[in-house]
Amino acid sequence: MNLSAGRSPGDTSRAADAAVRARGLRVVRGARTVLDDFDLDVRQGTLTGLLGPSGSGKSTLMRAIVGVQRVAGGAVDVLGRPAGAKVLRDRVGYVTQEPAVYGDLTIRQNLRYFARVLGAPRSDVDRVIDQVQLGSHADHLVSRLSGGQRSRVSLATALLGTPELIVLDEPTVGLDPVLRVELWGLFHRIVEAGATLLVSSHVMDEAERCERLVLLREGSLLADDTLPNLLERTGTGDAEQAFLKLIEQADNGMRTP
Ligand SMILES: Nc1ncnc2c1ncn2[C@@H]1O[C@H](COP(=O)(O)OP(=O)(O)OP(=O)(O)O)[C@@H](O)[C@H]1O
Repeated sequence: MNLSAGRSPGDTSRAADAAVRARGLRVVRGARTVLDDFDLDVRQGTLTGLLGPSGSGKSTLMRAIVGVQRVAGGAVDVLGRPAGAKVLRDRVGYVTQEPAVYGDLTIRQNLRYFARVLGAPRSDVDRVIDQVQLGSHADHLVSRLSGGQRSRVSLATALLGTPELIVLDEPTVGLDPVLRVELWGLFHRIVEAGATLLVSSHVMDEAERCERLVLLREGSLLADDTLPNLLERTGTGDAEQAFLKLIEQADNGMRTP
């Protein structure tokens, strides 16, 4: 896997200041080009929402950022290093859409196991359990937990080792509104503690919880801005309307000779 193909020697922008920096990224999955000539910058210390409809390429982009996606061209740097570099292993946390914890182990057993795999200190286990507010359930089997609690266990695994960048793929999908609000509160606390968080969602009303929004549509970057700026630019009142307006503007732009 070569994530650094196509890097221009004359490219002197400050990669080290960015949590994520993609240039000319191209990803082909099956017969489909999912991302093509895609650029992205995510500043360190921000809570960035990656929003877009189902199939727009959010998971693919996240996979490229954490270094598990074969790329056909371009470069992705994470914390100043090529995505997937060995030195990033304990500096980047990633939670996929599918729950990645064992149902037949307790929360504490799961986290001890993942701490060992990741080489994180054993003392991290209690810290991350407290961080996701599951202390009173630490010795419960994961299979007996609610969906929201299970999501928090997955999130806890990504917090082991105190990663600087945490990438969460649709962490709130299927959760009720109360749990969603709770999780977003937790995300903000993680960022306040110094991490950079990239969170994907296809629920537009989650946009207002993000400091910065990256809007994707069919593998293209539609916008990378704050919600207030997007509302002002599009003359709309909410993220969904702004997104629709941006699509309209992009389509009109494409039709203009
Ligand atoms: N393993 C695969 N093989 C071939 N094509 C794939 C594969 N995984 C995803 N795709 C295609 O890549 C495109 C982008 O998928 P991706 O999962 O990145 O989108 P997404 O925005 O994360 O969607 P969702 O919100 O539904 O998770 C889709 O057209 C999808 O069909």
